[in-house]
Amino acid sequence: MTKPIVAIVGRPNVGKSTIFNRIVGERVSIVEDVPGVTRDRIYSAAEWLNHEFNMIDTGGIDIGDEPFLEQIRQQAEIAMDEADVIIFLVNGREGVTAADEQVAKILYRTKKPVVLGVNKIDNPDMQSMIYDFYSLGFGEPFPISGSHGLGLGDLLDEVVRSFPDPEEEKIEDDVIRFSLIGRPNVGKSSLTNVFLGEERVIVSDIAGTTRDAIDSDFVHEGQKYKVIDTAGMRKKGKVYETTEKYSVLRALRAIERSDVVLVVLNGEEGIREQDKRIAGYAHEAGRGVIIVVNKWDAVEKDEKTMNRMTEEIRSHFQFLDYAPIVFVSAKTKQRVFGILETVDMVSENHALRIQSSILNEVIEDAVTRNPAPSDKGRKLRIYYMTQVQVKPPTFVVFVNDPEIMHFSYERFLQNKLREAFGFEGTPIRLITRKRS
Ligand SMILES: Nc1nc2c(ncn2[C@@H]2O[C@H](COP(=O)(O)OP(=O)(O)OP(=O)(O)O)[C@@H](O)[C@H]2O)c(=O)[nH]1
Ligand SMILES: Nc1nc2c(ncn2[C@@H]2O[C@H](COP(=O)(O)OP(=O)(O)OP(=O)(O)O)[C@@H](O)[C@H]2O)c(=O)[nH]1
Repeated sequence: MTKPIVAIVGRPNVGKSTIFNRIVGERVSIVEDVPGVTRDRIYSAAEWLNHEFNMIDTGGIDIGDEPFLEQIRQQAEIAMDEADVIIFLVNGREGVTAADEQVAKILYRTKKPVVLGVNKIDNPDMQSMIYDFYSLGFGEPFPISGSHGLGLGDLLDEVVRSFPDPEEEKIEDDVIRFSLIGRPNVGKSSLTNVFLGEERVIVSDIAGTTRDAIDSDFVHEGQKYKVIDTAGMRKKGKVYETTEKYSVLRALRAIERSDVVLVVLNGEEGIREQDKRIAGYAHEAGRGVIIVVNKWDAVEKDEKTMNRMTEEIRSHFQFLDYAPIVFVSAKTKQRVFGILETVDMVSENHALRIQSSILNEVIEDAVTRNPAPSDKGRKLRIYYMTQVQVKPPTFVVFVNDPEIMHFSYERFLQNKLREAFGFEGTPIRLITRKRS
């Protein structure tokens, strides 16, 4: 399930960064085992009353040397495009300013919920200063103080109440959802067009639902697919859409909503640093991953070229050792529909559930043949393993002492799982717990 996204909008100096840090910093618990290194600064995980959400730092998206009002306008646009709930922040000490009214005017166009936060209300005596802000037209203003951490609870209650109903984005079980990500010009749109057919048989523009995404549905050999956030179909032309950060943000959102991600490389140009970063997002998000080498028609080849390219990919993308690699050409359509067979296979593995009894037979056997090495005289005992989740398959292994579970032994167990059950194309996760 995808987490709701919250953005803060407001003119400079009202305290957006302060509030952002408060909200992100006040999360009660950190979700386990989700490496989020590459996500920081764009998405920051937050939590309030058991509701997990992501905060986008629109201020972190560089929109160039635009004049000040233009900057605010674009940040508001990004928020309206990307967020599910917008916090409109104003400065309670200065009253309603012309710039606040400008921001409000932009926000009137959105159908998304806007929660009005009046910041810098540092003590209860100042409460009466919030009434002016009713005139902005966003209902009840919430008095808060970023520097003192006051009033944030009430504001966040309102934010959480405004989250879209998860039922709204219906996930149909029989549809495989995938996205294509990659550097500009690698051929994402061209591949999508091959899938959809020149006529774009069925195009569903689900704008109007709260998520504003553009997805396309198609059927191939009886299987239903949804291409998420179809590349090349978005109206382009806004300044921020050409920025690197924004394209990462878009890719992250597409990944979030996919079961399987196609990481598209340009066979003609080979592997670039940016390719690795992009692939890293898909891996970290725990989605099924397929590496698609496009433009294979344009590559001068002999019988070894494919092997060489495969080796190169394996050495550059070691974290994706589970991902199948396919060589295609959107131009000649060679093997493009073969991608879908691989998508089917990966999607099945991504959702694979292994019975505990079978799982434990495999683990017992592995542990008998290759017992865990002792660590400082302590011996690791593996008691039991159980699968706690799919998409991606996630296993908990119960041991006597998690501290002496070594990385390499974890890796060994993972490899045994892969040997026994396949899991081609999907990451798997292993969590070590003390048996109580
Ligand atoms: N008195 C008071 N000052 C605050 C409060 N919250 C933020 N400030 C101060 O207001 C100033 C601006 O805060 P920021 O969080 O940087 O504001 P911003 O909206 O992110 O500013 P830009 O990055 O310029 O858009 C800083 O000096 C903060 O210390 C508050 O609740 N009360
Ligand atoms: N030779 C060859 N050219 C291709 C192939 N696929 C795409 N191209 C060309 O590569 C260019 C970029 O293709 P797009 O499909 O627009 O690439 P994209 O990844 O969607 O690009 P962005 O929308 O900028 O992210 C176009 O000129 C295509 O005609 C291919 O398989 N072989």
